[in-house]
Amino acid sequence: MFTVNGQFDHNGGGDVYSSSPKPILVNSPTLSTSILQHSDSKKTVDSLKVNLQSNAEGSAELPQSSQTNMDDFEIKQPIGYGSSAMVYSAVYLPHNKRVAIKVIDLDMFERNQIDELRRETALMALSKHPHVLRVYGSFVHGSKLYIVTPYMAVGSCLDIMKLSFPDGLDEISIATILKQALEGLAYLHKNGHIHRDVKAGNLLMDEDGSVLLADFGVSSSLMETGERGVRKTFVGTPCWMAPEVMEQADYDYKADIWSFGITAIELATGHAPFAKHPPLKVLMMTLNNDPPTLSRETATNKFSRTFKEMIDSCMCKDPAKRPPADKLLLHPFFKQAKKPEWLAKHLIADIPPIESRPIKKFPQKQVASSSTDEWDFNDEAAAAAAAAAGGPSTTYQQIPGLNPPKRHISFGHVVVRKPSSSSQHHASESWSYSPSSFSDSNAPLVPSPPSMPPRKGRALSDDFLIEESRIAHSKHYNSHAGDEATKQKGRFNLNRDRVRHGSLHEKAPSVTFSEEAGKPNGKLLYRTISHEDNMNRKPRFNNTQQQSSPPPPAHLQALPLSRNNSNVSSGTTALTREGSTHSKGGDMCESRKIGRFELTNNSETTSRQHSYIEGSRDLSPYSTTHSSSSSSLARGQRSIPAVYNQINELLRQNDSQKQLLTELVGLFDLPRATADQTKSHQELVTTIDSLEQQLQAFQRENLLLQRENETMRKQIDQLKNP
Ligand SMILES: Nc1ncnc2c1ncn2[C@@H]1O[C@H](COP(=O)(O)OP(=O)(O)OP(=O)(O)O)[C@@H](O)[C@H]1O
Repeated sequence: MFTVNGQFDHNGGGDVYSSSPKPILVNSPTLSTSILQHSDSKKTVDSLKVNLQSNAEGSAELPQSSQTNMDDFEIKQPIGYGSSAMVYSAVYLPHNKRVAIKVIDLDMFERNQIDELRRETALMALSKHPHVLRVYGSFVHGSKLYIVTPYMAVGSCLDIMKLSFPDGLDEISIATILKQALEGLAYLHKNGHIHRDVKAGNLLMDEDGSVLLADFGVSSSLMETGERGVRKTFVGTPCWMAPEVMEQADYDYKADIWSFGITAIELATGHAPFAKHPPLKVLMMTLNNDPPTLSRETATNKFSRTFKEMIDSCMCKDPAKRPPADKLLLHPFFKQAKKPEWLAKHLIADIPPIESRPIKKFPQKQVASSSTDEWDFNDEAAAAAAAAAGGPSTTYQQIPGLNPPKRHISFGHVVVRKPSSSSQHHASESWSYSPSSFSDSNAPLVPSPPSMPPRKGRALSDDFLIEESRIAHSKHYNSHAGDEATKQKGRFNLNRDRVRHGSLHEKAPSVTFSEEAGKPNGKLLYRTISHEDNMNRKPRFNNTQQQSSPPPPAHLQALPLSRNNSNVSSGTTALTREGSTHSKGGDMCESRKIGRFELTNNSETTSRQHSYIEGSRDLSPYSTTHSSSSSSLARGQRSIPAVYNQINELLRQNDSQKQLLTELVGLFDLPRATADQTKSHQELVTTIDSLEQQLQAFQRENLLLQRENETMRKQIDQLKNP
């Protein structure tokens, strides 16, 4: 049994879980061994103990002797999930206190990412502001990190909109929400931190209407870089991401102001601008288009000019022109903000608390857990089963072997590397933090350690769907650079150029996500994450995997994209008929592998058609100059209706293929490239030209086929009326 010394404190009106100033008591052999094995982390843990000790000594809030362990928690149902975590409602039994526990599977992280998580959690624990979600405490067992936070009964502002206001909120509510969030943001900025993931999904609301800025998952200490105030790492969620972050230029806390403006639009309309577009397009639109703005009249709401102006001030592409958070708070827009209770009364009065909402569905795509942890939290099914049975809430001890999903792999979700064995060791370390000893909102946060590990990256990827099964089956997919599974996993290097070129011109997975191979200009970018909307959004085209191509769009799946049954392929034709005797194929093969649009055959159809061709070639006395499988339909082998059917089928295929090509060409209708994208743009144009040529070639062939069909029809007529 794993035990962490820690205390909950009720002084000062709030429950505070903190780790003990005493050495952390670890009864798990794995954990203690791992700490001993890794002197670095031992050092970190020790230094944390020292910090905690000094905090504890300086704080009259902390009781000195109670011991807390996981038995003290009753885990209730899942209340949310993010890109890298499941969030559960729980009760801290000794004080019958409702809490939220975020469970993060450390197996998903590399060692340096775990260090980073450690710092982020420490930061969260140290943050003390009425509008910043604090962390009561955290601890690790096995490969899971448990972060205990206050329970926010209403959930996120995104939840609120999804439940009751899909088209957005009214202006007073927005002002009231945003003012609180901005106060939290100003506090973070003042203390040298960029949040980097400001969005409605990270604004949590309590039943009294108070709004807290949550999820420091990507927040970072400006001090970590050594150049205070400037960062270069590429993180954020695409729709909310500032252009300078996308460009991987130096950026500072003003990036949060951009995201804040996007969040304002999100609250006003129910979704972020460009939310319906795939990430790559979002990036291009954000970089190339005018900044998004607020439409003052929506289907459900009218907004003031002041509101629009406030948003526009945040949405300057030049970060220097955006106001800092404390100045923004003075904007007249916020004058209309009410007290939090107003929200409780007018906005959320009819919204059921999280616990009485239907249990949130996990995303469809999950990675099977291979964990052999001896205990774990329940998963949704277990929670649902318990709820259905009307029994008491399950505790982790009651559901051994059931793990929360490792991660949700689809667009917008975490894509991280499988940790090496060493990182797994470290994942088992025990570490915990106490809340800060500072009690006022101006107290400085403790600077993070100087090293700057890769950040928890937020999406810069294309509309790639990563098939989790590949990852699940690729336990060691990250161990070798050339490993097939690694390729299949399609790790994303979030370098913008690589995304651009890779997605369009590389045969290999268009974007890699490898630490070693994927350092764009020395910057390391790890994962793709997006907001919940994206969870449900299927990309139009999946990422081309090297080893296994994604299926074509559903409506085309039944269609062989290679017309094996044709011998009439034009020389440069794109959709090479593999059975074609005249097809050059070379160009075509190239074209086929361009980008994500791998025009592959349905193998079943192919083989069927092949055998049909083989069988018919010798027999057909009806071959025309441009003989095709249709023309080589063996007389006598097929009834006349069958011949007609075949002809119709061919014509249908022609139309569908034409449509596909038109779609493909349309897909490349991307925004105009800027100067620095000229090369890519030219390549894009070349690709489009090539596709257009292919389309023309195909149309020519279609014409030939039609003529051929006509000839056949005449032949059939002659047969019928000899
Ligand atoms: N303290 C809390 N109290 C109540 N609900 C919470 C709490 N923390 C999180 N949630 C719920 O769980 C959801 C997931 O939270 P989490 O912070 O893991 O992910 P996220 O911020 O939405 O996603 P991501 O990590 O991808 O940005 C939230 O949207 C919210 O609905």
